[in-house]
Amino acid sequence: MSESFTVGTRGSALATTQTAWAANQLAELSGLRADTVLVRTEGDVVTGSLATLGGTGVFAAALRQHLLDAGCDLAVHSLKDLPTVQPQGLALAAIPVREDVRDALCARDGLSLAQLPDGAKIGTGSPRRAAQLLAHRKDLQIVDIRGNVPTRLGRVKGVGETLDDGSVGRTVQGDLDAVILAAAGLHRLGMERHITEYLDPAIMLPAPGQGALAVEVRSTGSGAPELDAALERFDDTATRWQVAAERALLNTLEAGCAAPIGALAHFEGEQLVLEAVACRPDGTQIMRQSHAAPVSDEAGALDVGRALAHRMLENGAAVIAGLA
Ligand SMILES: NCc1[nH]cc(CCC(=O)O)c1CC(=O)O
Repeated sequence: MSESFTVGTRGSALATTQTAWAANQLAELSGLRADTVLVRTEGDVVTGSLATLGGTGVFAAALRQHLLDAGCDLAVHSLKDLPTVQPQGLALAAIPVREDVRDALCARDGLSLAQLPDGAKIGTGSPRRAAQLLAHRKDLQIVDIRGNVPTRLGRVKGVGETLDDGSVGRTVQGDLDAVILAAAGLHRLGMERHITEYLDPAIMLPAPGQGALAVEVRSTGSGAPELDAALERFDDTATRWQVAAERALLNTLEAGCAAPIGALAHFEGEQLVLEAVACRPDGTQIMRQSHAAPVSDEAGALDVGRALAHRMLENGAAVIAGLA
């Protein structure tokens, strides 16, 4: 590699959009040309429920193999889809500034969560989102849905009909009152007009790593000093430490990205504050706790995540969340 580098991406609209963004940023920072390489992954093909997939990196595995095989120089992932154990031979070279971390309600007729009628049908394939919604409003009817962001959005009454930009590929007759999606994905896709409420993390804690991207490289480096330097500048330390705490919590709980676990870290001065929730999937039991400590390196952030996880385990989090 000399004048250019290649970036592997999954084929979904969200993946190609966020990969193009990261590739352009890295091209600008390095002065090199970026080319993207499309890689078909298992997660794009499987159509079963997310809850039954096990959630151990189905989205990332093929892309990672392609990177290991030197089919590309870099791979861009949604961090929340990556298993918490880093595979041999690969490193997360850059975690850029995080997008909006919140989950978003996309409801018919501009409705907010409080305005949804009794028994409204809400689509989500995420046990974490389902449990926290039910804990807040037990009357809601959760419908297990899957598919990429535009497909899920198209299930909302009155929305599918308006997605005429080709992203759904066909006109959809909406059958749900609302769906819950990550605000970050909707923002990146330019679909924020469908958000009717940003869910307060006090009600809905996001998935560990939500809203963050990870640029992965072979552990031997990218092969170009300009690109290695660009990756270092693209990395955001605050984001890296926040997601380190969230993912250490998930790892210590021995849970995956499909577990009913939410976590969100933020800085208050030097203090890294981590909030986490472990839910019974039906929302009838919710354990929500927080832990804060001053943090000045990544090891300190990992400690915050582990400490909170250990306390939650002592209090029965594994049983509540069905991890035991
Ligand atoms: N599991 C799919 C996935 N992976 C990342 C995002 C959104 C973007 C992000 O959280 O960074 C989504 C869609 C969603 O949850 O709505």
